[in-house]
Amino acid sequence: MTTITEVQRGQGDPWSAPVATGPVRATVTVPGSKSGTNRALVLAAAADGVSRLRGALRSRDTVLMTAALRELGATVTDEAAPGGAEPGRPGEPGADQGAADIVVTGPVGAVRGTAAIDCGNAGTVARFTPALATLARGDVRFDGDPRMRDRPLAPLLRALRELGAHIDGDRMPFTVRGTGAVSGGAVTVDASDSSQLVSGLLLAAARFERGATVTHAGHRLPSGPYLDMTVADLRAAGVIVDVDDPTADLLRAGGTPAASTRRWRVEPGGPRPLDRVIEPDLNSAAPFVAAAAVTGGEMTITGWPASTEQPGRMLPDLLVAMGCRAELVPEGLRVTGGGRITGIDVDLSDFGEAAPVLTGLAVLADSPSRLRGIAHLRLQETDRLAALASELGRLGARVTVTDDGLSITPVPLRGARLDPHADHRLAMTYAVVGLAVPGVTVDDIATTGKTVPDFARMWTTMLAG
Ligand SMILES: O=C(O)C1=C[C@@H](OP(=O)(O)O)[C@@H](O)[C@H](O)C1
Ligand SMILES: C=C(OP(=O)(O)O)C(=O)O
Repeated sequence: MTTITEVQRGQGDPWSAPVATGPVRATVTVPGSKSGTNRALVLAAAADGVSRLRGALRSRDTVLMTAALRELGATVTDEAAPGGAEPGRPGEPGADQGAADIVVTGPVGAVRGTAAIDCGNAGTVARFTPALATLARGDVRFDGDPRMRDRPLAPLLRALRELGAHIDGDRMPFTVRGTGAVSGGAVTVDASDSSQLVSGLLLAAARFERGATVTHAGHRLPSGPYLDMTVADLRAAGVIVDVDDPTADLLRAGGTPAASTRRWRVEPGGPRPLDRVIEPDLNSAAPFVAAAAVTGGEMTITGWPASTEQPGRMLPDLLVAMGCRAELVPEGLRVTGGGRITGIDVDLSDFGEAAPVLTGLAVLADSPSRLRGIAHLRLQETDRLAALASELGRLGARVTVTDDGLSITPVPLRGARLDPHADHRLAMTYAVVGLAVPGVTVDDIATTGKTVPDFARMWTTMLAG
């Protein structure tokens, strides 16, 4: 088993990706949603009272989030861990994996000395906690992995300053000088590089004295469903939010928008404490359903939600477009591989997280693919476009970086040693390709612990049926 601590140190043995000896037939339960867990944690820490999150994800990104909330003065315990351990505390038995049942007592308040928040390479921690820190009292220093220092953040920090917060610095490391109160008001942010820059403002805005009116103005708005998830989660916590989407209105009327704008109005008041069951992370299901596509097998993902804000709801249609069958059955989602994989041409601007695994399928397909609308993937855990092209290129694959995505022409592949560039989704993608290509080795499979702490064991169990 790989521990969270190993993942934080970037350790982990080179891992030989197992080759499938026949069609995979398995039922898999994936861990809770990273996005759902970390939004619920932030809302719980902003609320006045006791919140409960059931089926929450316990992985590197959520452990970093719980540690951040404690730094800000909230109390966080994991009732599912033996002895009610604080989630993810290194060395606690059972604190590294499995579903967490987290109790949070908010709101954030006085910090002890200078608080320090380690964002790791978690976009949700880096973008969701600075606004929360403005509501605490005391200095809070933010830093993260070297890569996180280069990921987009400045528009969020500038916006917070305009709303009345005191922040030293425009990039990591920076310090929020929390006074416990922010006046709020109207602000414009360019979220072209990450939707999280807006979500981070909205999640805390109900605690600003005047609430906030946040306008996005830029050349694109990636990952739109995550903004809808933020709004839905706020409303479920009793916060009043209005959304005005002129770009969508124009598109619906048949127009061609020259730029992208959207506006959110969050009224002051709330959020109220939550009692929430976290959905399974549909992104984490992607490599497993891809295994059915690669091997012509059958994969059932338990607990697939009938309706959800997660962009992973698009996964079944994408797999169908690539030649699979997908159906909702009483246990969850069942995907059956069609024996061959068809290439696709698709805009993934709403669902960039699918791009790595779909690229893994596309190199094994029998026709070319084009993945569009994902220029922002250059700014994620790694430059995902460049890394997918160069690493899969080691297998002989023809993956070319385009203006806004990838173009893939399938050719015969050979084994090679692949570097995931500390990116969980790249490591999982290599495992998918390795099912069909003997000799694929992954340098640091432990990096999957960002969202799926037990990935290597789950993968072997899946292959054993
Ligand atoms: O709000 C969220 O929970 C997320 C938003 C997306 O980020 P970007 O908007 O930066 O693409 C997504 O890629 C990330 O994994 C989770
Ligand atoms: C982009 C991702 O993560 P983050 O929350 O760090 O942006 C991801 O999980 O694919």
